Amino acid sequence: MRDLVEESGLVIETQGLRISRRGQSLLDVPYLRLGGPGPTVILGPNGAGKSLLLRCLHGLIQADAGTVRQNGRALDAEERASQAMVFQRPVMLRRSVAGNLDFVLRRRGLNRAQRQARIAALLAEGGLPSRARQGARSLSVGEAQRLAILRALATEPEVLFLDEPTSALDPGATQAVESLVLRASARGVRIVMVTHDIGQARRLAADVVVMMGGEVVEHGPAAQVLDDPASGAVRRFLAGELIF
Ligand SMILES: Nc1ncnc2c1ncn2[C@@H]1O[C@H](COP(=O)(O)OP(=O)(O)OP(=O)(O)O)[C@@H](O)[C@H]1O
Repeated sequence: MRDLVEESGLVIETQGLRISRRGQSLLDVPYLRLGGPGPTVILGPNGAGKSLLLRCLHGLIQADAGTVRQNGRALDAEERASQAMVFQRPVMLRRSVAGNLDFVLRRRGLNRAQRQARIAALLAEGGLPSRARQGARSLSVGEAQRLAILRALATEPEVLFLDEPTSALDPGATQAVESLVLRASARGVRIVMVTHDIGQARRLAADVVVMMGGEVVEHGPAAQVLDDPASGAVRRFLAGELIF
């Protein structure tokens, strides 16, 4: 079991996060600290607030109240530049596969030779070398998701947020994405991933955050949360009961 005590360095901490709309609470997380070395998986049923929390952690949306800090610093432009995010349905630029990666690398100021070397390495990493010249929008959904992750990794992020990246994928394509994510994690990229796939949480997570009704109902080492949850509602969710 990977343990939360084994800190890797990067810590994301939130305090008093709250979002409500039309009098309804959508997110209410008094405190959360993500600091372990391996992937954090945020699990929960539809509408639990997983995406809202992820977007707050990435600074894409501003909560009505509360703070997000990374290594003790507020999420300013510099901290945000150390983060990348991959969405459930990534949008590809109307360019080739290599062109999508080149776009990111050019913005990072790499020269032509550096970009070519990095593109080749990234395509090899994602199992896409044969697709380099293909239009990115003609990729299969599984290939497109791998490219989206490679494009995020091209920014050399310290933190990679993934919002249900495999929800539209079959088992083979899911496995390809999961191994890409695990390799990035092993190289030190801090992974925070939303899923409602409990099997995926078992395969990937070092620690698991379970959300329901906009609240974090449980957070701890994966084995503890998945095999011996403290909350009855989490136990029922993990047992496959329909939770509303
Ligand atoms: N901009 C918004 N305005 C009003 N309600 C919103 C807004 N964004 C999200 N919500 C609501 O907040 C709740 C949480 O949404 P969120 O997308 O975070 O859930 P989720 O756990 O990621 O669910 P799913 O697994 O279905 O993606 C939902 O009820 C959603 O309708």
